[in-house]
Amino acid sequence: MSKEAKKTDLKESNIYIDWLEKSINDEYINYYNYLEFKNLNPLGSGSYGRVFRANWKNTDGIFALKTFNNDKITLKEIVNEIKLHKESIANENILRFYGITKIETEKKYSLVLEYADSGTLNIYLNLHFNELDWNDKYQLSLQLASAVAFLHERDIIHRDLHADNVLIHQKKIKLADFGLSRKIAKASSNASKIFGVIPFIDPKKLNDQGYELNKKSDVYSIGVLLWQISSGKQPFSDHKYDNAGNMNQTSVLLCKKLF
Ligand SMILES: Nc1ncnc2c1ncn2[C@@H]1O[C@H](COP(=O)(O)OP(=O)(O)OP(=O)(O)O)[C@@H](O)[C@H]1O
Repeated sequence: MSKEAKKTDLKESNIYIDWLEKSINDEYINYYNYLEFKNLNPLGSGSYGRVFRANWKNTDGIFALKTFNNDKITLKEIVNEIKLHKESIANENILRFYGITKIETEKKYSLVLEYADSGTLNIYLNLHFNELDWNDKYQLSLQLASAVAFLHERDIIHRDLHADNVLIHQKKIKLADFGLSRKIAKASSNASKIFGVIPFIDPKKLNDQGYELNKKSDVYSIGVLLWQISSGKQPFSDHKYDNAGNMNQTSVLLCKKLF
């Protein structure tokens, strides 16, 4: 990256940081003092950064802290996501956004989010599929469909529905990461993660890069998720698209097209 491009990037990042700081000062976003979080335990990591489970002060209250990098693309999506969270009224099947915290010494922010005790839908189905009866599967499906319907009624398109963006808490669906654009996936360095998302993407997008993902694309992704919930299997698991070691030519072309 040229010196000039770096300068522009920094300038744009600062605009988003200023927005975050102003929103905290204006109390549009709740601010949590980082030093008040105790017992931090890593839960996983994604393209944003790392996710930790933490207690608030010395209480039983548990939150998920999602750290994020201060680069322009991530900050833009974070600001977008916060605005969407603030716009849409709380829904019990959408992961709650509580506010923001900052590690002062590193000038690094984290989202303070609802903690989902069973992790992602992928993990949950891997561990508990055999315990689920048809009513449990129906409830999960209904909750997932109503969470997305709730977003669509507010003209919010998720665009990134897959089994790692759906979390489970107390056997209930908690939809996460809504409003993220493809740019976040673009930023991901984890090839197997990107491949794992392909089965959930509207096939029209796979055939036409210029195709804009829309509400129907979300409905397609829900269809695949419902198939996964009812069967307990990974969608299209007999296709070699998600294993970097076994990529076939079609997969490589597909990914080049998409990302
Ligand atoms: N609110 C939460 N409660 C419990 N666990 C969580 C929560 N958020 C994330 N996790 C865990 O942390 C992992 C990483 O989450 P993160 O959202 O950063 O990445 P991702 O969605 O898997 O990937 P990407 O951001 O690249 O789409 C998840 O796979 C999940 O296991």
